[in-house]
Amino acid sequence: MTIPIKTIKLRRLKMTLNNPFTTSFGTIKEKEFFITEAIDDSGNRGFGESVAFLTPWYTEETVETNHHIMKDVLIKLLKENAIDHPDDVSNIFRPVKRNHMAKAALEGAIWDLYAKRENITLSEALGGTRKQIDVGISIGIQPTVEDLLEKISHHVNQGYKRIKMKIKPGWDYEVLREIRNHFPDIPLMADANSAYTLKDIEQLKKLNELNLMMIEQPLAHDDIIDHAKLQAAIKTPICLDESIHSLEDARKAIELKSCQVINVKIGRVGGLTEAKKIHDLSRENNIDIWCGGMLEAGIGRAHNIALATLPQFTLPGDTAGSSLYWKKDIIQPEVTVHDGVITVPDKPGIGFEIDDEALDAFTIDEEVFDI
Ligand SMILES: O=C(O)CCC(=O)c1ccccc1C(=O)O
Ligand SMILES: [Mg+2]
Repeated sequence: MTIPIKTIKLRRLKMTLNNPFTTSFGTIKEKEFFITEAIDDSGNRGFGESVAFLTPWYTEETVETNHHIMKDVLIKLLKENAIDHPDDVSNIFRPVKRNHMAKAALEGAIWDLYAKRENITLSEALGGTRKQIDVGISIGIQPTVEDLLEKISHHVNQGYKRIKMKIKPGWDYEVLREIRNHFPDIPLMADANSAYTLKDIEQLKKLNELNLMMIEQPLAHDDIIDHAKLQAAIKTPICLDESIHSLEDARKAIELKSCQVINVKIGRVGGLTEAKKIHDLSRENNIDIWCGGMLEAGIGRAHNIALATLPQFTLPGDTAGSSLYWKKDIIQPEVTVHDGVITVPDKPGIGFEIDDEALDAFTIDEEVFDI
């Protein structure tokens, strides 16, 4: 049966992070993003969240390109095509090249609406099985090693299941070795956000002795060839983030042995349907996967939780508790983590209520489209 979508709403929100987040590519203090809403003829509301940043540092997409592509391209396709199941959306969007975060933001609202209409959780709609998910935390580059040590010990005490720290040339081996000396047994990994090239191979080999769970995206954002060469030369498992935009990218990276682990981000791969396909391929090939994060507000966080209930999400993801990012989140209750575990909500759809008052307070622009 066709999902009778009547209206799509785009709200542009502006929220300030509790702490600026620094990676090898720059610092993020403030987030602007879109909350998408798909409303059916009975008034059921499905929600999605766009994850691009204001500058194209992580991938080429930005808040502005997300807006343009949703408003001028994708919403028109939703008007012209009937949707029986949320898996149809990625096919309807297929003629549009890339712009994965824009596609995922709209597809996500339709997945939530679908699950609510079926009276099932988004996790169930996706084929998820876990009732609880393990999570870790991603810590940005800090002003000093002491600051980093303090942060890590705080989060280890909170029970987070894995510590990821950002690295770049000049903030890598020595800092990681110091962390390892203080915390000999914690599950520890490093994310370089493409800060290295094969010329740095000797420096990257030094990490072998630190018993890291993995190194995330050491080389170029668009590379899988050099990553295969690097993986053959180092012991630390490579996890790809920026390089994987689709099922096809994942297939090629697995075939070339460019990585042993994949960080799956719904926005980067163009939505939940594509994320599920990467999950299934990873399962067939025994590739460990985990759900990445984009400093999301509550709606994006809720989508990540639902995805991470699928069985091949064998490693703790980056979906930390709301209060680490925001003074006030836009969902009720906010996402909380106890001993490194999130209990998956059992209400229909994303399973969290929308805090409409908070949503309004953070909204800086709103547009409504008839479908
Ligand atoms: O806490 C999170 O949401 C993930 C933080 C993170 O590592 C990250 C944040 C912004 C951009 C890219 C990345 C990344 O995973 O590379
Ligand atoms: Mg990353």
